[in-house]
Amino acid sequence: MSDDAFAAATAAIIAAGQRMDRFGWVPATAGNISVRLPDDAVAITRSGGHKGFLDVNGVIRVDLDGRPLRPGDRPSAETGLHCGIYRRFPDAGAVLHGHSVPVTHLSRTGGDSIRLEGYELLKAFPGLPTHEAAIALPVFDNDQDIARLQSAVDRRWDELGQVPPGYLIRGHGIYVWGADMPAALMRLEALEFMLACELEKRRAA
Ligand SMILES: CSCCC(=O)C(=O)COP(=O)(O)O
Ligand SMILES: [Zn+2]
Repeated sequence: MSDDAFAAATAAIIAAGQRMDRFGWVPATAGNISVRLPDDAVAITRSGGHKGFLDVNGVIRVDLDGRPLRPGDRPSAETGLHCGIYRRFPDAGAVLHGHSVPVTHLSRTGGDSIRLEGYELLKAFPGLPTHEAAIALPVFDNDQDIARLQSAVDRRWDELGQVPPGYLIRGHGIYVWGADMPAALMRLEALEFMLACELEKRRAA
């Protein structure tokens, strides 16, 4: 496996963690970040560290089933959700998970999806040429059993005709992915902006 690809992925993950931290999306040790590597491998954050202060030792390699390539390494506790995205979406090159205030609050207000409509920023997503479009972000009940949670996510993808740009886990956080790290960050920023607006709207109502 190419060390260059792993080094580039590690640099992208460290920079993404710093950016997410600047926005307050990875408090304490929350969040995790990954990049797809050649040969069915994934570079992912180690479990338990602060994602705003990552260094090269904070990123390790796993296979597409989430098994560490180096025995003894402890990848993110949510590695199974990252691998689920890479297995389901061959175009996914990077995955981001954060715990922002809007995501955490809105995901707790009930319902199995959050509708976003009328936002100019919807045009940030492929296939949405106008602000008149709408998306429904799925919300899954939180589960400490990550394999069971991933099964619930897979079941929803099987039911849905069109896959949304991300999903929420109730009282927990958000998952987004993109073709590469810039694309994943752009999706996350667009969703976080619109969810922050939704939170303001509900506060004002
Ligand atoms: C203190 S956050 C609880 C775990 C979590 O939800 C998370 O995103 C971070 O877990 P990791 O194992 O990836 O550090
Ligand atoms: Zn989490």
